[in-house]
Amino acid sequence: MQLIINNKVYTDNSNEADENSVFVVSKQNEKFKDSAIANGCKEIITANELKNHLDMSSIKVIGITGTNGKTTTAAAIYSILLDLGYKVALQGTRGFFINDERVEDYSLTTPVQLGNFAHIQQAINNACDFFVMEVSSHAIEQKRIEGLEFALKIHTNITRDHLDYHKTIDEYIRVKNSFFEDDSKKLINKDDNVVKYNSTNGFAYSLDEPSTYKVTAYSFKNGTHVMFSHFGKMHSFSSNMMGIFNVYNLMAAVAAVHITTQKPLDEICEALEGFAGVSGRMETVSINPLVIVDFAHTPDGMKEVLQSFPEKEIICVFGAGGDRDKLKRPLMGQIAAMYSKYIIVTSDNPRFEDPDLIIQDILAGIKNHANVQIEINRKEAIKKAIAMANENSVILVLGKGDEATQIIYDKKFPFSDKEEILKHIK
Ligand SMILES: CC(=O)N[C@H]1[C@@H](OP(=O)(O)OP(=O)(O)OC[C@H]2O[C@@H](n3ccc(=O)[nH]c3=O)[C@H](O)[C@@H]2O)O[C@H](CO)[C@@H](O)[C@@H]1O[C@H](C)C(=O)N[C@@H](C)C(=O)N[C@H](CCC(=O)O)C(=O)O
Ligand SMILES: Nc1ncnc2c1ncn2[C@@H]1O[C@H](COP(=O)(O)OP(=O)(O)OP(=O)(O)O)[C@@H](O)[C@H]1O
Ligand SMILES: N[C@H](CCC[C@H](N)C(=O)O)C(=O)O
Ligand SMILES: [Mg+2]
Repeated sequence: MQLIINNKVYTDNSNEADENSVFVVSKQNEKFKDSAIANGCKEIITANELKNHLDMSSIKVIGITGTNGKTTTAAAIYSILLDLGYKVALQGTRGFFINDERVEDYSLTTPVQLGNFAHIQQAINNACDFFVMEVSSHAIEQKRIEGLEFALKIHTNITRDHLDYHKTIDEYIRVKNSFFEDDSKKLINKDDNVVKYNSTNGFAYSLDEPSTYKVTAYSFKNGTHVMFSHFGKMHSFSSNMMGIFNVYNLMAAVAAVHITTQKPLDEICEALEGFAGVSGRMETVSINPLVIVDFAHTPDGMKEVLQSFPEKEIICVFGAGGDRDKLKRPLMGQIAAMYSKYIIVTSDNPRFEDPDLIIQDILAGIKNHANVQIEINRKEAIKKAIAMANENSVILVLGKGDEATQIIYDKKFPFSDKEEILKHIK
């Protein structure tokens, strides 16, 4: 990866390093430092020193981490700030955006360090006031965010994900909590009892525990309506987004904008009304039959979505990604069986794993297979779900959200849950 600052080339790859470039030594590439020197590189800085080479004083960086809710909360913050008239950049799972323009398609939820600095530089060049970014657990562990000063760090929740990479849940939690160790301003979900954080400059939001931004009531009649108190004063906001988990995401977004702009809360709540949600996150693709696409691909994410339709007969279509955490698969099966009337287990992104074996891992968590179908072809699985729906059904197609491909081995085949659904809606 290369970055040009004041006509000087900065690289994190020894193969690109030479007498004219600066080699930025990170946790990821320190083993290649000698080969950079062997290639003639004379100027070597540490990843943490990079911040002294790019003036970032004109932009406020807001970082969001957590197992689920990062993309949704980041998008809500981005939408509110834009509505309030600020210039904003958004970086995350769905790509890189500047002031409502998609500048780059999906790459990594959190790019490597030089990638983050390149995007921040681009945002500064576009006079952005804010840089809103998702911070993945991989990024924290690999120190991709080294050198970034955060105006606010936000915690959504910590449950489980990426255990294929972090190996144990304790390590995963340790990595996530390490993001909140310093004195930066931070906004913590007080209802999450796993998170540990440095309380200096700490703010909190919650539905149950006492907190700075405390939801006092909410209703889902004709949309979502939320009342919350802030130092005893009552405020409210509404949204067309569904689910209690989105009450958390939206409360976090309102609180984050308040902390970083000091704008009146009622003005921020009004701006939130313009947020239409994130494609592939609780997205209603068809009303009759009711078909919803969602990105839930962890046990907790699935539970939150499945719990949102108590009065419907759920037909749940889902699989699990290959080359990802295997232990979550039976837990996903167990949770789907707890809430669904019918289940169709199918493929997600198998990558280099055998899709049949992934499905077996999921089935291992389901005791009663009476209402369970196996359909390895995701297109067929969606078609079958639509054919079996009635007016009391809700079809939940989970795990891929707005992904535009299905990854088989290392090939990306065009595939969209939404397009497959619309093919079969009369
Ligand atoms: C599993 C994983 O995270 N791998 C990351 C890791 O790969 P790696 O350790 O093999 O890296 P590498 O190719 O050896 O390079 C390491 C460093 O050495 C340097 N290098 C390398 C070779 C050399 O000869 N000289 C040299 O200097 C490279 O420039 C780089 O700086 O380091 C690379 C560079 O820093 C990352 O690009 C790569 O992310 C890969 C592409 C990836 O797919 N990561 C996924 C799993 C990921 O990060 N996902 C998260 C969460 C997704 C989500 O839940 O939404 C994300 O943030 O997207
Ligand atoms: N606050 C939340 N708590 C639990 N589940 C949530 C929450 N917000 C969203 N979800 C569920 O998790 C899924 C992923 O949401 P989102 O894409 O916002 O999370 P993310 O943290 O960006 O995920 P990833 O790390 O995979 O990019 C949603 O589709 C929904 O099912
Ligand atoms: N972008 C994330 C989530 C992918 C979710 C699911 N579609 C899968 O393939 O596991 C990742 O690469 O882990
Ligand atoms: Mg995301």
